[in-house]
Parts: sequence; C-alpha cells; structure tokens
Amino acid sequence: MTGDRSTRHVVVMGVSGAGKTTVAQGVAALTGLTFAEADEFHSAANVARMRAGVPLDDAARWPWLRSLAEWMTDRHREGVSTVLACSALRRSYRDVLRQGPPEVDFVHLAGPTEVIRERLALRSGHYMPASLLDSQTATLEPLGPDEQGFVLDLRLSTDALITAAVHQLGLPVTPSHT
Ligand SMILES: Nc1ncnc2c1ncn2[C@@H]1O[C@H](COP(=O)(O)OP(=O)(O)O)[C@@H](O)[C@H]1O
Ligand SMILES: O=C(O)[C@H](O)[C@@H](O)[C@H](O)[C@H](O)COP(=O)(O)O
Repeated sequence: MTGDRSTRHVVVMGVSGAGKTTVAQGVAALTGLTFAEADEFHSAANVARMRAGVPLDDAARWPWLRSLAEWMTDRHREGVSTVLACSALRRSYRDVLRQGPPEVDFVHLAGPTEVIRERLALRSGHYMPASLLDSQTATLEPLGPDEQGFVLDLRLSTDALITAAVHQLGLPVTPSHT
C-alpha cells in the first residue's frame, strides 16, 4: 500500500446482476463516498448493442473504461473519495481503471451463476438482457493475488455485503450513521 490514503477510490465489480449497484450505493450511503454508475458512462451505441443482446468487445469497452478512470482522477484532484459500480470484468480493464487515481480498491461480488440469473430475471427497467450473463461470466477474470481488493459472496444479504465491504476497506462510517 502506498501514497496518501485520505482520498479513496473503490470499484464494486462483477458480472451483470451480481449486485454492484446495490452494494456501491449502500457503501456510499454509509460512508459519504461519491457514487457513480458505470452503466451511465456507456455511449448510446454501446447501450443499443447490449440492449440488442450483443456483448461488448474490447474496442467498445476501452473508451468507456478511460472515461471512468478520468472521472475518478477528476474527483481525486478535488479530494473527493468515490465508489463506482463497474463490471471491470478483465484484468486489462482494471488496469485502465488503475491508470486513473493513485490507488483503486476492487470489491468483487462473486457467486453462482444460477443465483445471478434468477436476480436478473426479477430485475426490471434495465437495458441489460439476462441472455448476456453467459458472455459476462466467460469474460470475467477474478482478481489476481497482486491486485488490491477482495471477494465477497454475493449470496449474503445486501446489508451484510455493505457492512463487510465498509469494514474490509477500513472506511470510516459518517457520523449520521453511527
Ligand atoms: N445481496 C442481494 N441479495 C438479493 N438480491 C440482491 C442482492 N443484491 C442485489 N440484489 C438484486 O439483484 C438485482 C441485481 O442487482 P444490481 O445491484 O442491479 O446488480 P448489478 O449492478 O451488478 O447489475 C436487483 O434487482 C437487486 O435488487
Ligand atoms: O462491459 C460490459 O459488458 C458492460 O459494462 C457490462 O459489464 C455491464 O454490466 C452492463 O453495463 C450492464 O449493467 P449491469 O452490470 O448494471 O447489469
């Protein structure tokens, strides 16, 4: 661990439906970190492509990942800590995110595909079709031992996941939540 840890940058990662948005928003609510949803950084072309059930490829993901790294860098310069919900499926994608602020912690929500499939079947109002889960799972590269971060079991309750993430990240809980 290096550098000034007073400004923190957390990425909650995993395949579509793993619970990234739910957990990242919960961490933000508990700690005051500024939340962002990586889905909202996709180009209209990327969204149309996923909506049509066609997985993104690397070429479609690089500009998106660079814009996310830039967002974290900008917040870092302002002294603002962040928590991002972002699939960050491959190590090379995480490398792009790590090119942003000096340090990024990854929280990987991992668990059985069947549990995730059931959740996606119940989720409404999202462009991402459940049919893309298999390609997301095939693309996923777990965190390597040299990557800063940890894995949580997505089968836990949302409250347990949020508490575990905050605790393992060593983030202070903001006074209104103590
Ligand atoms: N720990 C959990 N237990 C049960 N359901 C969950 C949990 N986390 C998320 N969900 C539900 O699963 C669905 C997918 O969660 P979401 O946060 O949108 O995932 P992602 O951002 O990774 O695609 C949502 O309907 C959400 O309410
Ligand atoms: O790299 C990708 O293929 C996409 O970014 C994808 O991983 C992301 O998950 C979608 O934007 C769906 O959004 P949810 O993950 O919120 O379902």
